[in-house]
Amino acid sequence: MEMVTKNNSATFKNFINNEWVSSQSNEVLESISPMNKNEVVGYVQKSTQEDLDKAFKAAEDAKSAWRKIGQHARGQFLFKVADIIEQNIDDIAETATREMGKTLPEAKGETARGVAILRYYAGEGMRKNGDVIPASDKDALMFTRRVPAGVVGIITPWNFPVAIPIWKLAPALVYGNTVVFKPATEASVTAAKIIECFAKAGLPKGVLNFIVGSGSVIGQGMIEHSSLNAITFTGSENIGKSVAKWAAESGVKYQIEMGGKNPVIVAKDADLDNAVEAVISGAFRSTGQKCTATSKVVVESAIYDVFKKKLLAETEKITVGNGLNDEIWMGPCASQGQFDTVKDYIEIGKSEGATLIAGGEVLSGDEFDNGFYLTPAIFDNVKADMRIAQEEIFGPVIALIEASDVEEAIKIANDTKFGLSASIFTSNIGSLMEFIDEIEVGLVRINAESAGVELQAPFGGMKGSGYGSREQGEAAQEFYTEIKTVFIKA
Ligand SMILES: NC(=O)C1=CN([C@@H]2O[C@H](COP(=O)(O)OP(=O)(O)OC[C@H]3O[C@@H](n4cnc5c(N)ncnc54)[C@H](OP(=O)(O)O)[C@@H]3O)[C@@H](O)[C@H]2O)C=CC1
Ligand SMILES: O=C(O)CCC(=O)C(=O)O
Repeated sequence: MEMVTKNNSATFKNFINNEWVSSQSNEVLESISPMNKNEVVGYVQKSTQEDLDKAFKAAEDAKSAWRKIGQHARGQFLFKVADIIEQNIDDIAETATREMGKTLPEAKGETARGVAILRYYAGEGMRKNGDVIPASDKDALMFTRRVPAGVVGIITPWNFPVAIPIWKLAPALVYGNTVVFKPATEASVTAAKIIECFAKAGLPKGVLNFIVGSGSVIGQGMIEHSSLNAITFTGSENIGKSVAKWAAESGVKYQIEMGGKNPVIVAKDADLDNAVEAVISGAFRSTGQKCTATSKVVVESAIYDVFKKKLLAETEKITVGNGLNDEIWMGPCASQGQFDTVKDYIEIGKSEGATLIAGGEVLSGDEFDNGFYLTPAIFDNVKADMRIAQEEIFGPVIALIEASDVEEAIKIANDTKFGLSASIFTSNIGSLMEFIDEIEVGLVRINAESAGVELQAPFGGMKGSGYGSREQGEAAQEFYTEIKTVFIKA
């Protein structure tokens, strides 16, 4: 399905009704590497409304047969997809690194996680899809049956180019939905490689349709499409809110996962070495481009200086560069847009009166000049109401804030419109119990970093971090199915 064109880069087609097809526009978009903006990772289709209509028609036509094939048989397809992705793990991971910049070990870990997610949902094929509930009439049988939502639209971001598409596709398919999937343009070559694995597993025609194109045409066109029954979105706050608004107006089910401003509290009784390691990993892995990334660190006054010293010492050891090289720990920002945003926030932090005590420098010289590289940044003297302590930066930037005690630290941690993930480092059971009670987030982490999710557990946030039911684990069933309550009188 791929052809080699200019610059020896391949062109990837859309996958509609089980055929690899070019867009009606006859135009392609290029996906470039953030490690070197002159390197084209691949060309993808610049799709049109007409292409989108074909994708929806295919999904609509396939709906009934896919539902009737049964949950068990659908699960078996996912086992096959998992095996095929596992066989192609090196190629997929390397593509992800070249396309969005995270290091190769991270990309491999993410692809392996994709395989595990597929196997989890393949197993769902053999688990219950309803409950028997006692009826008030002793001669009646009452039960629920979960049925597919219908045609599901999937819109994904670029920051987890493998795991996020899979944690939406796998439950959508096993619970009997057909799909129209639009990946982030900046991660569309990686997405195409994943779809190739689904295609090789021999899914029936029209069950999974893959279409690449701009957010404003294909994303927006998807939300407005009359055949859409449910939409799941992960991405920015602005677009997420607009997707939710459109969906609510047209009576379409929606699940929206947006950003975070994830705090880590370090209490005076914490194991400081563990806390430092977790803060570095949570804040700087994937160049800080995770919705669960650590971005403000609230430290009790009694240990503020010693923690800061240890954090600075470890941050200095971080190697930045091309994530395909073994010795590199942190890659570039994923795009020019992300790079510019992070640079802007570094300036905003300084102008607000915070002190930049590490990093935040753009790297230059041969291997860096054409990439989006900067060093991991730490701000000291941050006040809780500064923009760098309130807004999602989505880059390798830590705001350090001092608190007099755990109670004040929790107040500062909660002082944000977001509510995705939060951690506390403490050995005091009273502090950790208070944290569990008081913290306003969907993912509560004790003595563990703010990022990193378990595929078998519910994932999602409170407050401005998302709308709709949770993703992953068995919670995903809530979004991808409707419930029929059946009452049978003998
Ligand atoms: N929660 C998370 O995991 C993520 C959060 N973010 C946050 O968002 C910021 C900006 O990132 P960005 O990539 O621009 O995020 P976007 O929200 O723009 O992109 C996410 C997805 O939505 C699509 N999209 C764009 N416009 C529309 C539209 N009008 N209707 C429907 N879909 C649309 C995009 O397509 P296309 O790629 O073609 O534009 C992409 O597939 C980041 O700095 C970060 O703060 C970003 C990524 C992930
Ligand atoms: O922390 C993780 O592993 C997942 C993060 C995530 O879902 C995201 O950044 O979109």
